[in-house]
Amino acid sequence: MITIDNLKKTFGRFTAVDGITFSVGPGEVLGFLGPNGAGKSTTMKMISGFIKPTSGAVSVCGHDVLRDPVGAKRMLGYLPEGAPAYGEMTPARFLDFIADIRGLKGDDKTVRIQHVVEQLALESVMHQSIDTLSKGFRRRVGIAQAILHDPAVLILDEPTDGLDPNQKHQVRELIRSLSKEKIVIISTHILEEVTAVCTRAIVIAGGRVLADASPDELERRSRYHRAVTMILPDVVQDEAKSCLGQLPGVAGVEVGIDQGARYTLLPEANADLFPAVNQLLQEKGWSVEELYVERGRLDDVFRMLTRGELQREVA
Ligand SMILES: Nc1ncnc2c1ncn2[C@@H]1O[C@H](COP(=O)(O)OP(=O)(O)OP(=O)(O)O)[C@@H](O)[C@H]1O
Repeated sequence: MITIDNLKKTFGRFTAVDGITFSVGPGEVLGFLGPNGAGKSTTMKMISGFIKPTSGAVSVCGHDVLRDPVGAKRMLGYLPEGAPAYGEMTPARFLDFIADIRGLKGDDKTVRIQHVVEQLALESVMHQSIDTLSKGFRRRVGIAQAILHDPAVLILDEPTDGLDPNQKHQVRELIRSLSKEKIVIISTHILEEVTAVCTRAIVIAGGRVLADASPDELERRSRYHRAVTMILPDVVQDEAKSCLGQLPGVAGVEVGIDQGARYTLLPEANADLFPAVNQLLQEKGWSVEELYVERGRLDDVFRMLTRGELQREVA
């Protein structure tokens, strides 16, 4: 369990983290979301013992980060933003060095290094200096060092930053597989990553928690939750807009350009628009290219939360 209690960090007069409180348990993948400068990296640095909080407390699996820093660090693996490493070293030398620091020895050390090299597909670059590696490989070396000692807690600051789509997919799979018995905290700007790997999301801005919920719950707060979207290729736009807008329960119609026109019907609270839309489409005999009910849009919720348009959940 990680427990964070009223954590604050100021730099001079500037408050980067302003009283954050939450706890995370095994099996949870917590996604930190927030605009640039929200305080995500600063919070992660305090959890991992990289910088000291101005006030507040962090406990990692029962070890207080300030009073028992070695005990806390033993429990966690940390991938800092940008994954700094010793650039002149090769991944082989770097992982050997990290294994020594982590106290791995003998067969155990050899097996763990081999395991992470396979997991992160690093074989082809093991003897090339880290400075000369592509951004994606440097990131993967950073992830490898974070998981080398098989820690109970993983703190990964933007783990998929700089990776190509295949590598992003692989790293998300890896996080999902690791997360079964571990606590994982990741920060990300990529909203699809939250739905892909996180069981829970904390939205922060200005150093404060604005929302703490599962990705599903956040999507439900979007005005697009249960919206009905369709593409009508051959219908006169004014007619479609007018007919769709008059259906019961429709709060608004958004029109976008697609292969024809894409119409999104926003529902009034709790309205189920689908049956009425279906009936209208049949009566009119309009051809339909796509038709679906939306789950909600995380980007919409993120914008509304960070602009203060949705009520904050945490005071
Ligand atoms: N050492 C420091 N000295 C002064 N200000 C700092 C320091 N570290 C961070 N900050 C400031 O604290 C704020 C929060 O920074 P932080 O890196 O935690 O944000 P972030 O949410 O991780 O942003 P990003 O998404 O851009 O990485 C920013 O305004 C940043 O400039």
